[in-house]
Amino acid sequence: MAVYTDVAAEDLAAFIARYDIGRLLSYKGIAEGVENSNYLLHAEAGYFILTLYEKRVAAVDLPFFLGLMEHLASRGINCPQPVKARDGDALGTLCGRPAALVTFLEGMWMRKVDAKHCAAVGEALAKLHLAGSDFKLRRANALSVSGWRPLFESCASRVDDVQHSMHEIIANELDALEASWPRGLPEGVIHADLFPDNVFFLGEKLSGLIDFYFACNDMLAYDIAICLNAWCFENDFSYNFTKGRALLQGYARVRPLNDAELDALPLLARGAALRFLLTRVVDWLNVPPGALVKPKSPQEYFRKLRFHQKAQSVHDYGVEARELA
Ligand SMILES: Nc1ncnc2c1ncn2[C@@H]1O[C@H](COP(=O)(O)OP(=O)(O)OP(=O)(O)O)[C@@H](O)[C@H]1O
Ligand SMILES: N[C@@H](CCO)C(=O)O
Repeated sequence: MAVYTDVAAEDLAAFIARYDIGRLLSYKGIAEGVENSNYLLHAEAGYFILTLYEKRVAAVDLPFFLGLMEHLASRGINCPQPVKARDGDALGTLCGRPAALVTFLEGMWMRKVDAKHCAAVGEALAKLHLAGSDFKLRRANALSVSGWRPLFESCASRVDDVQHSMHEIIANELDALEASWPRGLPEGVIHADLFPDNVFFLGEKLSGLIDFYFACNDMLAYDIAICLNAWCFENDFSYNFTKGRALLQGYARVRPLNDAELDALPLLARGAALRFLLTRVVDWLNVPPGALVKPKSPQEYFRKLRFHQKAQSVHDYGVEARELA
């Protein structure tokens, strides 16, 4: 999260007067993250997270996100819960933005990831996929293959300012992925942004998942590809086979993969790398003046994309297909 919208204390006090959480005692902006404005609130009833939805979150999608968090919790997934105002509404408006309060989740995200964390994430992702299978609302993935070209076109003239030759490599990759993007794989609700900063641990135990604001319906294996990108590379951008194997095996212990999913994994990983490369390039080139946000590195995802372009099969991710089926 980040802070794009400054909230004055009197506006916030008026906003929370609609809820049964007592008076506001204190609040502060959370500098982490890049998508929405987030505040940690201390009210008489305890701690809460206030989110003001910014640029990439459409108000029309909020019932999907908030409903999903409730649905997943009812199926045993530990995630923040929307707090309802006295009129029963979980969604309000603050400083002209859609806004919601969610419960505070105990735990810390792992700054230093090891293979045990990766195994736990793989397992949690598979459980999330199973728990989401009977969620009734639907939301298409706006950041899947058909969304990438418009993103690229919005920044194409300046892409080479980020890194030399990036324009040509992204253009070629886009052509290749549009022509060969997998179809017909098992689909369901995916998290679509399950990065280390969205997974909390208490000690060594995974304690909960946050940030469902990219969740949507898409191929389940695409979510695995996102996690491989986010969890299994080192700071020097080299792929860590031990972590990759742990994550994939952790997932498959809960939900085994079918042959088509296994075959598609390298392509899905390329797509996932391109998706985050593109949003990071756009964000890098368009930091709003005065915003409390640190844009994330596009180069990181450029390097990851180059790795996946060389991969031929799951073997190149440190595991054999038979171990995941
Ligand atoms: N329900 C919660 N309970 C406790 N802490 C939270 C909660 N929601 C958010 N946070 C804190 O705020 C930080 C940023 O939240 P989040 O990742 O949702 O923001 P974002 O802007 O959507 O970020 P991202 O860049 O991951 O998309 C988290 O790393 C965590 O420290
Ligand atoms: N998790 C994303 C930011 C939120 O979309 C990234 O690391 O680029």
